[in-house]
Amino acid sequence: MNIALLGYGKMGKTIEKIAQQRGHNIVLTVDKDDHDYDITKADVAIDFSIPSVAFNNICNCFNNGVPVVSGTTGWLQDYDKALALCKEKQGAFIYASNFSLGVNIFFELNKTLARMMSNLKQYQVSMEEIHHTQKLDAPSGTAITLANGIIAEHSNYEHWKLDESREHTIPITAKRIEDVPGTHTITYESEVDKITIEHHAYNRQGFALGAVIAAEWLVEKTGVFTMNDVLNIG
Ligand SMILES: NC(=O)C1=CN([C@@H]2O[C@H](COP(=O)(O)OP(=O)(O)OC[C@H]3O[C@@H](n4cnc5c(N)ncnc54)[C@H](O)[C@@H]3O)[C@@H](O)[C@H]2O)C=CC1
Ligand SMILES: O=C(O)C1=N[C@H](C(=O)O)C[C@H](O)C1
Repeated sequence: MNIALLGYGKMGKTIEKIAQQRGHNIVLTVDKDDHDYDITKADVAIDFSIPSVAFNNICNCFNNGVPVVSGTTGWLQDYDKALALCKEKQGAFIYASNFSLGVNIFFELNKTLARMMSNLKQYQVSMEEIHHTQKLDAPSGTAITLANGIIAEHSNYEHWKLDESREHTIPITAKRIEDVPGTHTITYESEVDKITIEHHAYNRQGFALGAVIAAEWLVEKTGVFTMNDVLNIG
């Protein structure tokens, strides 16, 4: 498979290694100073760039008939517009706030736990995410997906909010510590005990492998998909 990497930073470089190990060719790498490039030489594009450019990168793929996998977080205000263009151009698209197998299992565990806790009003939920200091967005995309999972399953929660505790609101704390690839912790606390579930990434390889597997899965398809489709879970 011929792959274009849109964003050649920490994730782009990790994806390159894993894609090559799986027998793929990186035919194009695009970073901040690359403007004139031919995306059509790729069978599929993988976007791990920055929040302010991801939507344009994705639209460029749809406009040129190239399937696209995006892991960039912090651009979801434009997600519905991306879906509309994908439909209009009969494109192929997968976005995931987190491509790792472990986190996608954690997403399901989170929803199951929220469903079980829904009638137990003595427990208050809170969330913490920890990432490296170069991260541009907060809270993380993964934390937002987790919060939306709780909101969908728990009758007491309707919103999430960074650094703020309010009624019917999940408080999220975002910490930035050098070199942390990504840790997400959900806690339900009562006056007598607490229940905690946590996903701790040791490095970026799980995210990168998931993105390459998603690209392999997407390449001959048309439509909008999620990692639940790719991994057949959920
Ligand atoms: N969904 C997932 O599984 C994961 C998502 N991420 C997300 O992926 C994104 C990238 O993460 P990292 O690689 O760690 O960041 P990074 O900062 O190391 O890399 C981003 C790269 O994008 C480049 N860039 C800037 N403008 C560009 C443009 N117009 N076109 C293409 N590239 C451009 C930057 O120069 C930089 O090299 C972030 O939004 C992060 O939150 C990160 C890890 C896993
Ligand atoms: O910026 C990162 O590094 C990560 N970003 C994603 C997010 O915002 O959830 C996924 C992962 O946690 C690493």
